[in-house]
Amino acid sequence: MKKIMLIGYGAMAQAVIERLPAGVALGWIVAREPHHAHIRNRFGGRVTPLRSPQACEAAPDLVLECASQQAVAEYGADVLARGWHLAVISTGALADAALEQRIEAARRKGGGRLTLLSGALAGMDGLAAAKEGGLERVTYRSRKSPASWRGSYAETLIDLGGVQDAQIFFEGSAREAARLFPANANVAATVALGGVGMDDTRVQLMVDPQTKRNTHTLHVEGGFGEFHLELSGLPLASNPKTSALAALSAVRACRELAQQ
Ligand SMILES: NC(=O)C1=CN([C@@H]2O[C@H](COP(=O)(O)OP(=O)(O)OC[C@H]3O[C@@H](n4cnc5c(N)ncnc54)[C@H](O)[C@@H]3O)[C@@H](O)[C@H]2O)C=CC1
Ligand SMILES: O=C([O-])CC(=O)C(=O)O
Repeated sequence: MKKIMLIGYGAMAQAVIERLPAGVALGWIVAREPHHAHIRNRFGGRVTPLRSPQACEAAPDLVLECASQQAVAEYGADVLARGWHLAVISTGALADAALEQRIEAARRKGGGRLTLLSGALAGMDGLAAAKEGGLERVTYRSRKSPASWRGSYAETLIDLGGVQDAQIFFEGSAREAARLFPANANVAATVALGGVGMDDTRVQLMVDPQTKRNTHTLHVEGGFGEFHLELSGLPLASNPKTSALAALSAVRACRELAQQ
C-alpha cells in the first residue's frame, strides 16, 4: 500500500480524497490549524493532521500539493531536500524566479522528485513534443464566469457584476498572470514551463457572464506546424475558480503511484 501526504484541505483536496484509487492510502494532511479537529473526527487515527510536512516522522511515497502557491513557497524546497516526491498543482509559484531556483537547488541536493501536474488543461504532451522542433509562439487564454474571478485581482480591473458580454480584462506574460492571479492562472505557468517560458508565453484572461465553464484555449506555432486546443471544463461545485480536471490530474498522479 502506498501512502501519500496531501497539502491543503480545500475543494481540490476533497475531490482527490473522494477518488483515491485502490492501493493508495492517505497518511497525512498538511492543513491550517482550524481544519485539524475535522480531519481527526473524519479519519480517526488513520490520517494525521500536520502543521507542515517537516512534522512528519515517516517518508510518504508522494506529497501532493493541492493548496496554494504560498504552500509551494513554504514547503516545496524542504520536501524535495528530504528526497521525497512532490507533485505540484500550484505551478504558478515557479513564476517567482528566486523560488524556482531554491526548489531546483533543493531537488538536486536532496534527490527528491518534482512533478508538475497537468492541471486544468490538456495537451502538455503535444506541447513538449512540439518544443523539440522549435516553438515560435504560444498563446494561452482562460475564459471563466464572473463568479470564478470573484475575490481575485480581476476585481480591480473590471466590474465583474456589471459585465454584459465576454471581455478580455488582462493581457500579459505567463509570469505576470501567475503572480497576479494565484488561484486562477496556474495553467498559464504550466504552459510556460512546458513551452517558451514565463516571459514569452502570451496570456489573455477573459470574463464571460454567459458561461458556467472554465474554458482554456492553447494556440501553439512552431517548426512542427500549428495546433489549437480548446478545453471547456466544469468547475468544482465547491470552488468555481478550480476546474474538476485539475483535481482529476492529481488523482491520476495517485493512480500512477499505485501502479509503480
Ligand atoms: N494547475 C492547475 O490547473 C490549477 C491549480 N490550482 C491551484 O490549486 C490550489 C487549490 O485549489 P482549491 O482546493 O480549489 O482551493 P481552495 O481555496 O478550495 O483550498 C485551498 C486549501 O489549501 C489550504 N492552504 C493554502 N495554503 C496553505 C498552506 N500554506 N498550508 C496549509 N494549507 C494551505 C487552504 O487553507 C485551503 O484549505 C489553488 O489555490 C491553485 O493554486 C487550482 C486550479 C487549477
Ligand atoms: O482550474 C482552472 O480552471 C484553472 C485555474 O484555476 C488555474 O490555472 O489556477
